[in-house]
Amino acid sequence: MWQQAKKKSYCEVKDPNKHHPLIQCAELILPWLTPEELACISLTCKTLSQFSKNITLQRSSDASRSLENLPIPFHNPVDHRPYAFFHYTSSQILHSQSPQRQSWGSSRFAASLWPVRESVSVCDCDCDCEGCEQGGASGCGLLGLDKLEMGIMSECGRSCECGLDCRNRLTQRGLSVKLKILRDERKGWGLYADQLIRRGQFVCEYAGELLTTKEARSRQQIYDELTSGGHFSSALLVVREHLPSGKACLRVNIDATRTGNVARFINHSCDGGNLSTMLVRSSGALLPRLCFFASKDIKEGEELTFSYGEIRVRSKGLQCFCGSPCCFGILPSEHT
Ligand SMILES: C[S@@+](CC[C@H](N)C(=O)[O-])C[C@H]1O[C@@H](n2cnc3c(N)ncnc32)[C@H](O)[C@@H]1O
Repeated sequence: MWQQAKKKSYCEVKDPNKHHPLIQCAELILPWLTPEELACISLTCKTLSQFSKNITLQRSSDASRSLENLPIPFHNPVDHRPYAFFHYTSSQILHSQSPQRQSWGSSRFAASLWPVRESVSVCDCDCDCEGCEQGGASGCGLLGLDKLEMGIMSECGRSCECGLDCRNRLTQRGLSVKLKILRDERKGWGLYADQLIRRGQFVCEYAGELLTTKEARSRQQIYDELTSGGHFSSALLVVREHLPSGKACLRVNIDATRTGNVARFINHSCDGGNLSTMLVRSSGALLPRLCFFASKDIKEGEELTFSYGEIRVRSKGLQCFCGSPCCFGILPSEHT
């Protein structure tokens, strides 16, 4: 798709306005526009219409805006929507760091230049921290079933001396499996495997804006209203970590609705799906990260799903279309 977009060079378009200063800067400006702004500007002249088409092609070819190791394309066999618009972040960010605008669809395409780091089989770092000695993952870079079931793991981090090649940093090297985003008539966009993924393999982190509970509650109210009007999907996840005392619980609110990563497209399945969630604590980091690992072997083309929870506080919640034999009929919902 990107190749196609490139072939039709901007200069090839015949338009008497093409030397206008605004059009000369279009390649710099247009990638920052929202789809609505792009649609408006594309009505003005042939050249800008062609620019807009090229940007749309690039946006559809990589949801990550080249911020991941691998491009994550959108495919829509259902309707005319070429992609879903949101700002991309590959890691947790503070609410205040969320971009107002983000370039997406510029002529740069860095993803293919970044090497995809395969799982590291030997830890040759000099770090003598406990985590490194025990190793977070097995030699082949897969998590064992015992670890997957625990739902919590620790990794080396900022306060260790090792680097990203340390095998105890399995979730810190970005995407290493091919994924794609597909539109379903009833569930909207969903995340799919674009290659075989082995049980225990790291898939992705749930990245987005870190919110205070107050902000999370106020956003959830807005999202609920928008959702009841239809055509809106929110991706606000509340993670609760029970502390060893058993008396307190650490709450982390991650909102991937406006700014998030590929995990915002993972749909719910009442049978637990094929992904396990793990709370990953890295040494030196205050907050844990939520990461997804394959809980079984996942075939190429299979949808990636997990359970959003067991609680359904809204009896008139959204209808669930997970299709599993134990489907509850409505999606889980909690008091935020
Ligand atoms: C985190 S988003 C997942 C991506 C979403 N499908 C989209 O198009 O952006 C959560 C939303 O997806 C939809 N969804 C997720 N799982 C679903 C399911 N099993 N059945 C129906 N809709 C589902 C609901 O609208 C839900 O609020």
